[in-house]
Amino acid sequence: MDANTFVLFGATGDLAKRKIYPALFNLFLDGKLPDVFSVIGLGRREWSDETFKANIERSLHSFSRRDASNAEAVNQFLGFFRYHVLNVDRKEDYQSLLQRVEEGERTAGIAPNRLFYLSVGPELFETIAAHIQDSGLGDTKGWKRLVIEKPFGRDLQSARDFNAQLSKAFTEEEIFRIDHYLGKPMVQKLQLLQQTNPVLQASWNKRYIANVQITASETVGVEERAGYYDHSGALRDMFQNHMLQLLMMLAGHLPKGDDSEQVRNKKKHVMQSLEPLPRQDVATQVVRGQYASGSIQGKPVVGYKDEAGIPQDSHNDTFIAAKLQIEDDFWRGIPFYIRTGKRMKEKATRIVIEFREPVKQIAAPNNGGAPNLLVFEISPNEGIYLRLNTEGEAQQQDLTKVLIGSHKSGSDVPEAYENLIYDALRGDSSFFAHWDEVELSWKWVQPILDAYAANEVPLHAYPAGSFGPKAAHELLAKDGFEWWFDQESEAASTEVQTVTPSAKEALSIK
Ligand SMILES: NC(=O)C1=CN([C@@H]2O[C@H](COP(=O)(O)OP(=O)(O)OC[C@H]3O[C@@H](n4cnc5c(N)ncnc54)[C@H](OP(=O)(O)O)[C@@H]3O)[C@@H](O)[C@H]2O)C=CC1
Ligand SMILES: O=C1O[C@H](COP(=O)(O)O)[C@@H](O)[C@H](O)[C@H]1O
Repeated sequence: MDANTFVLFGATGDLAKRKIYPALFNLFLDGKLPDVFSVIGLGRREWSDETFKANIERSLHSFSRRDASNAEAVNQFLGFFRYHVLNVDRKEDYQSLLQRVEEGERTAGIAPNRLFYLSVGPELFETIAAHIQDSGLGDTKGWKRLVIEKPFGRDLQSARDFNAQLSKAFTEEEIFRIDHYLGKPMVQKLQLLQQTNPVLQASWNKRYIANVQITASETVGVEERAGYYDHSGALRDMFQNHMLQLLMMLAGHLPKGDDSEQVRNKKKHVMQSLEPLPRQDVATQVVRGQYASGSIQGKPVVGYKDEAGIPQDSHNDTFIAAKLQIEDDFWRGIPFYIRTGKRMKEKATRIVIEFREPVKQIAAPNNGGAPNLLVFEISPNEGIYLRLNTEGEAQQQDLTKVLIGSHKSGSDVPEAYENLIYDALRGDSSFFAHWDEVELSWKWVQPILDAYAANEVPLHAYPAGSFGPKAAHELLAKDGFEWWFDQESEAASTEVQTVTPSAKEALSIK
């Protein structure tokens, strides 16, 4: 990996503390940082290098998935960091930053490769990108890269404007747009699993697949983010980016190997093949919801409108379910159902592939049986399961869930940010959102934004702690389907029938 300087805007902020320092620390423990490396943290706060390092150390103790009690390792890690006061609007601050970066490159013998990570609000991105350019920071003999966090715009037009501004200072190849769902290990493995396992390949076609369900449910509510969330909602916050990226990763027939250009083309193909959703159809294909009061894991919680900072008349969406169709030869006729929401019954991101009726009849010809399912548990736990008919009269609860890969609980799974920062340091953009994907996603979503804004779509209340509004269940019921796992308790859904070690090895997917 190339030696480089990691220039972190927003080094005093929440994301840096909760995600970026712990991710860098875990990469360090895994020997995945460059041997010659330096991090310059930036913020307006008048911190010294020592205060900065003390804050980083605290963040490791609070948020690192691996133990940070080895003082020697922690001190060695902290040796990479320095702090520089910078206000993004002050041109002269970039000049002093440039001097500091160049001085570090000279004294530590670091090649002039510079990664600029913008962990600040998106309203600052354009200013920063322009100053990186005009200060000479971006004028380097080595490489330069820009890592940015979502949101990438708030509708199609603003996303285009925003991208046009960034493109003045950085080429598309230099821009790494983080969508942290793309950093989740199971998401990164989705295609490899399918390509390397004949069992999956054999059934992975429209002869056998009846429908695909993608769910990201959260138990948390709006938390302290009312100001942001009430202007975003589930559609902008989760659906336009994370959920559509999951769809692209699942449906995209990605190539073997890590040719990022090809990966992006395949994902783009999915978005280009999505049947457009005309505004007049939004009300029948999309369910909009907002949580009311209820209880989460036995504790009463208030409804969305009673959350701190949310106006009583808010029409904001905290839940969305939608039906999508991919119009290509492979997926034509197979509906995709996608839903995401806050204050739902369980925290789980999973993809369920439901197999067709004929399999059901073969399995239990006399009583109907129940369809086989292939389940990808993405987070917080990770695993792949097959649901098979093992009882005569199979109902949802009678299906046996067979673990076919390894099951990992949250703390064993590398954080998405570890994978993504590692890839950005290596210059591999396979698991970052390309502009084409972002633009096509906004294009598909725009009629929904318009229909919501004109209040053409009912806003269904759902009790906190439920699986969302009834209308989301009717969306599938009209096609003769149902959302899988909604009837099960959390405990039941994690209860697995693990196959014997030898059989497990035979089925094991690495
Ligand atoms: N927190 C999270 O979990 C997630 C955050 N994000 C995104 O990450 C980005 C950062 O979010 P988060 O860390 O939560 O935000 P915070 O508000 O916690 O931090 C903002 C950071 O920006 C710095 N900053 C603000 N204004 C200026 C300025 N004028 N000049 C220099 N620095 C400035 C602050 O430093 P100082 O106060 O010292 O000036 C601080 O370090 C946002 O784009 C957010 O949408 C995305 C996903 C999750
Ligand atoms: O980007 C976001 O994601 C989180 C959910 O992420 P997960 O990894 O915990 O599934 C969500 O809570 C947040 O609102 C959104 O901005």
